[in-house]
Amino acid sequence: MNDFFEKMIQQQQQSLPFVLYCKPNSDAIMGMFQQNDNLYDVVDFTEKGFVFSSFDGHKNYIIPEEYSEIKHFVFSKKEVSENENEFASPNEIVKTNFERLVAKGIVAIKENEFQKVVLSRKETIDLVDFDLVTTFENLVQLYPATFVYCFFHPKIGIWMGATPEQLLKVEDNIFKTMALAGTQKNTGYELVVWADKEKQEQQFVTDYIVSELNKVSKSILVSEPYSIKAGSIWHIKTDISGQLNSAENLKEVVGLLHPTPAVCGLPKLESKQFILENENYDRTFYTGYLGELNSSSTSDKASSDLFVNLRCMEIEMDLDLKMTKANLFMGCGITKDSIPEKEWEESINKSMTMKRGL
Ligand SMILES: C=C(O[C@H]1C=CC=C(C(=O)O)[C@@H]1O)C(=O)O
Repeated sequence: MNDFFEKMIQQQQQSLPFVLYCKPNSDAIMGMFQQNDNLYDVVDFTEKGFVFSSFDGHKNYIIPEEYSEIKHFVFSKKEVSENENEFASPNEIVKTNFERLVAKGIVAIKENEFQKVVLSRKETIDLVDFDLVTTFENLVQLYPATFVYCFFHPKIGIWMGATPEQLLKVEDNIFKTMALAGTQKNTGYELVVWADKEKQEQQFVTDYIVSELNKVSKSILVSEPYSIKAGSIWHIKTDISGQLNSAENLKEVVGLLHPTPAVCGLPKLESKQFILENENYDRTFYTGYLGELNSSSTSDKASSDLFVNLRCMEIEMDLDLKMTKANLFMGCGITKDSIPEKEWEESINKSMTMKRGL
């Protein structure tokens, strides 16, 4: 094993926080190794480091640059064998419960409580011969177009994932973001046809992001929606970029965007309330955001590069510190035209992103 991964294991054995990450289409893995075990809060978004924030917005932590050793490692592409372990399928009760939740969401939409809501579930699987480094490397190799990460803090736990969704990238006052929603399974054809339900689900996200960013931007450019592959599923994506009125209002800009209707719903407050009252579990960091905040580790200029925490899992340790379980998180955008059983299938397809890497 190389020094870089040795350092990661050492850090975890000493209960010291770290994060490893690889940006989309990059061949470099960045590592930040915190030198103490403090849990630092993000207060005003002028901090520098790697943020890890929860869906509900109450937990905003950072691995600060100033207390971390920063290393990077350039890797080469290699074939990885996808996991062939059959994980036990979720039972009928889990399926029925999720479909009931979706049906309840559809009723609320039809009663005009909101227009869209993203409903999710957590699936716990047993891990056999789990190895953190191998799983991280698998995710990096399998999903080169995503943001792949492995985060550890002794006061939070271990999280890892491969997310296709950028929340916000800002350098000076130039920003880039995306509206990503709508899902279908990859069947091997490059010509992807979208139904109105998915087009509308994604258009809600574009419209919301553009209207929020209009409040703080001088100019905004919006691409046509197009299909994009993330692992074995397709999404609809719109690129959104422009110039902010001022570069200093990062806290405000993130606050306007998070959580977008790609992970929460529309309107934001009503759909969020429905999620908190009905999902029956705490999302914690799933559908939160993570990434570089005012970082100067990859260029001379400080820039922020934040992603939405999707296609992710939390690794649980037993009393002997053996990693024995993984909690996988999957959500689906619900509109008036959703069909509960199809949303269930979609959640199964999304869970494969993590299962393949294990
Ligand atoms: C909420 C998730 O995905 C979002 C991003 C892309 C497509 C989505 C969808 O089709 O529902 C979701 O909005 C998830 O993967 O857990």
